[in-house]
Amino acid sequence: MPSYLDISHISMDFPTKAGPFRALDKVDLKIDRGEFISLIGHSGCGKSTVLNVVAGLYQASEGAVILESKEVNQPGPDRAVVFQNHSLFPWLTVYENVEIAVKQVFKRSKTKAEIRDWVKHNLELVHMSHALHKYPAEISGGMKQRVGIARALSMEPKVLLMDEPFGALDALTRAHLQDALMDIQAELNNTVILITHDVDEAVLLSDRIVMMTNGPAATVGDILSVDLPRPRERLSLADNPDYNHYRAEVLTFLHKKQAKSEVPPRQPKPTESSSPLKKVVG
Ligand SMILES: Nc1ncnc2c1ncn2[C@@H]1O[C@H](COP(=O)(O)OP(=O)(O)OP(=O)(O)O)[C@@H](O)[C@H]1O
Repeated sequence: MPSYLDISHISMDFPTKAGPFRALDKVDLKIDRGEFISLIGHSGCGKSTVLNVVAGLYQASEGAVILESKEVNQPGPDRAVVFQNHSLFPWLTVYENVEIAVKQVFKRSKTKAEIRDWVKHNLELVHMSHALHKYPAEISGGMKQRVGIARALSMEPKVLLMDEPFGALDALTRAHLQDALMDIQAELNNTVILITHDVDEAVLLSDRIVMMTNGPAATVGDILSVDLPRPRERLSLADNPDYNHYRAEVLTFLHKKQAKSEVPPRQPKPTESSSPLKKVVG
């Protein structure tokens, strides 16, 4: 049976002034419906590039992304992206920021009342019902990320793509949002790809952790299945030998097998015209 999401041997060559730069080389990953996958690897190895190809923002040089038997080659609401820095419209309220996405997807299939209920429901999921009429400038960074997650969820995407969604937050807010995400996940069973640099976050949240080799020509180095029962509770996991084993596996991969010193300097970003970035969404 074909997998739900098939990232099939994708390679990515970026045009640069010095010639093509191979960022990814034959990244191959099959993801089941409802799976929570983390991508981890050293800075610059190509995690965002993988995500951008799945989002349809980048076109892979080789290989294909197949979602439910259909090739993906442009952005669409079936793959919602949550970025590290929230991407809310500053002139719209919290409610309106979610409403705009809901209207984009459900304008024809939901009535006005249904749209209103759906917007409110998604903001309830992330505990933001108290701030429906506030503007982004009036809420904290963690709250903005919650709204971004609500907006992504409200589109009922087939795949939720998260590029270091909690990276800019303090440790406590981050922990709260991780817990919120696990609760939402338990309820909705989304298919999620999360990029993170945080080993604890990866082990806590994931069904599988995909560890990428260093670039250039990065690829999947190892995949770790995290067989910890759910619901997961961060405090009790701290003393759980299995949790610590998974943690150690990822740390060993990152620090021994893929030591940072092996990483060559980053390649320069190309000029806008040569970028494969097709369209910025979110
Ligand atoms: N548009 C581009 N043109 C040229 N090179 C690029 C472009 N985008 C990314 N790269 C290069 O491709 C490689 C992978 O970049 P990418 O941003 O995917 O890494 P990453 O693992 O997400 O990094 P980080 O963890 O620091 O966010 C890097 O060497 C980067 O410099």
